[in-house]
Amino acid sequence: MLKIAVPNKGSLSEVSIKLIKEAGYKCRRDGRELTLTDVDNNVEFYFLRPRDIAIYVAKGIMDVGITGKDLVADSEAAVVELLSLGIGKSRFFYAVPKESELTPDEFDGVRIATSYPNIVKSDMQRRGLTSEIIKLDGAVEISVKLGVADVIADVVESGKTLVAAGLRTVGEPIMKSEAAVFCRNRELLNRREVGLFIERLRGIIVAREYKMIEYDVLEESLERACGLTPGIESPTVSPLSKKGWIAVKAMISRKQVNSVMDDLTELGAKGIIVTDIHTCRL
Ligand SMILES: Nc1ncnc2c1ncn2[C@@H]1O[C@H](COP(=O)(O)OP(=O)(O)OP(=O)(O)O)[C@@H](O)[C@H]1O
Ligand SMILES: O=P(O)(O)OC[C@H]1O[C@H](OP(=O)(O)OP(=O)(O)O)[C@H](O)[C@@H]1O
Ligand SMILES: [Mg+2]
Repeated sequence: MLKIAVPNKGSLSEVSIKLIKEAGYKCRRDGRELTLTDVDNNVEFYFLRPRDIAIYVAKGIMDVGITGKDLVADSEAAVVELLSLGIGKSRFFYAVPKESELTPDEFDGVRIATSYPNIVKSDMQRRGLTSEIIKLDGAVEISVKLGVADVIADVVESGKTLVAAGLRTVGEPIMKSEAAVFCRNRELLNRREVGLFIERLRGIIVAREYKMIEYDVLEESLERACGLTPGIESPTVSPLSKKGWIAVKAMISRKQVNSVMDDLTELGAKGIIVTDIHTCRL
C-alpha cells in the first residue's frame, strides 16, 4: 500500500485533509488516530507532525508526504517536490521591535529567535554575518519582550501576531512558502498510486483557480467574445435556436471573472452564468 504522510496539527492539517477528501480518498479523522487505511485506493494515510514529514519521506519510510516548503528547507532532508498545493501560503521574515532601525545586514552579533534555525543560519552565512540563533518551538514573537532575543525570524501570514507583539517585519522575505507534495525521487511517479494521487490533487487545485463561464452573444460579436474568453484549448461554441445568436462556454481564471463579465456585458452578451468547477483534467 502507498504510504502518505499528512500533517496532524497546525495550519496545514485541516486544509490538507480537505484537499485529499475532495480528491476522493477516505481521509476522515474522527478522533486522534494516527493512521487511516483507504482500501479502495490502496493507500494508507499517516498523520505526522508537519516538521517531521520530510524526514520520514527522505528515509523512505513514507512514500510521499504533504508539508510546508519552509519546513522542508529547514529540515535539509533530501526530498523532491512533486506538486505545489496553493494552501498554507506564508512568508518567512525577520522582525524587529517596531521602534528599532536595525536591518538584516546589521544583524552581526544579534540574538535571533526562530523555529527555523537552518534557514536563518544559511541566510546569515549568505550575508557574511555571525549571529546567535536561539531555537524556540513556537510563540517566537514573544521572545523579544521576554528578553531572550533581540530580533526574530518567523512565519508571517496576516501579520497580526507580529503587531500584537510590538514587532514589524524588516527586509525582503527570506522565503515564500506553501504546502507541497514531496517524495524521495521522481521515479516514484511511475507507481500507479502515486501518479493517481498527484493527478487527482492537481485536478482539485486547478479547479480552484478556474470557473466556467457561459453566455449568449450575437454572431457578429463572436470573435471579440472568444478573445475575452479563449478557454484552455478554445471555447465551446454552439448555435442557439434564435437566429444570429451563439452560445459560448469556456474556463476562465477565477481572478478575472468580474472584469470579463463587465467586458462581455459591454459587448452585448446576454445570460452570462458563472459556475464553480470541482475538479478537472486539462
Ligand atoms: N498563520 C499561518 N498561515 C498559513 N500558513 C502558516 C501559518 N503558520 C504557519 N504556517 C505554515 O504551516 C506550516 C507548519 O506550521 P505550523 O505553525 O502550522 O506548524 P507547527 O508549528 O509545527 O504546529 P503548531 O503550530 O500546532 O505547533 C509551515 O509550512 C508554515 O509556513
Ligand atoms: O501572521 P499571522 O497570521 O499572525 O500568522 C503567523 C503566526 O502563525 C504561526 O504560529 P502558530 O499559530 O502556528 O503558533 P506557534 O508559534 O506556537 O507555532 C506562526 O509561527 C506565526 O506566529
Ligand atoms: Mg506553528
